[in-house]
Amino acid sequence: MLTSYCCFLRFTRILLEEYGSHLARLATAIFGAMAENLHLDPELSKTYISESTGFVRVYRYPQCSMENEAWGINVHTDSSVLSVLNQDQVAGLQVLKDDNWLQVKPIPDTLIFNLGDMMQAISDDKYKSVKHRVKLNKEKDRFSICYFVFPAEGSVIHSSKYRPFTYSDFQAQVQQDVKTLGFKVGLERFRAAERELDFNGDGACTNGVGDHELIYSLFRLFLPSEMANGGGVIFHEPWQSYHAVL
Ligand SMILES: O=C(O)CCC(=O)C(=O)O
Ligand SMILES: [Fe+2]
Repeated sequence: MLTSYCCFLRFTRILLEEYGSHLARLATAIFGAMAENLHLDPELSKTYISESTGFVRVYRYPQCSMENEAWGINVHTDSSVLSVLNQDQVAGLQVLKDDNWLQVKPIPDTLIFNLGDMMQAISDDKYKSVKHRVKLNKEKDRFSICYFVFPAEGSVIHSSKYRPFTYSDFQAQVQQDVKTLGFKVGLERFRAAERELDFNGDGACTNGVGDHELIYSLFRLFLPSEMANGGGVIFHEPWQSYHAVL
């Protein structure tokens, strides 16, 4: 029993690693085109996306009869540069555009690229980090596989709209806000113009909690040595979570 579980984990890991390496290539190519379009300094823009930071998550959103009251993931923005979503044919993903929530209709064999907070900063707000959420389906479970990629470790983001910061600064601030305020404030914390900010009002990003099950989380795809030190594969099942290092 344990052996077949371990085989399954190993096999899943190999598949997801390969999947992640293809997505890394795609995301880098798309980012390269966007950076060129934005006339970013090529040397600097190379540090704004790093395949070594990429990770893959697999979600299961349980079917829920109270469709209108239940959210798989509440409204949030991703902290990434780019997020690439691969969703099954069960609808649920919604994005906010001009104050309207739009359904992202599943199209077979299609990937969805979401722009994250880092992309917004890098582009001087020309591109917006998309607000999105996931609605639970009345009849079916929904599965998605998501790839997220970030700037290189220590790379300083220079933007006319924000003060210089690294992704680690951003992440630390998000963690602190979630702990103290209960939600992610996000990029507003790094706005260039110093002003008194009150984050207890409306419009803040949430930290994306909701009723979803993170069934597989493969961290830092390309750093096997870190996996051995506590990275690896985390399986979450209802009320339990397993942590297996392969
Ligand atoms: O499952 C999805 O389609 C979206 C997941 C998502 O928004 C996230 O993990 O940040
Ligand atoms: Fe997201």
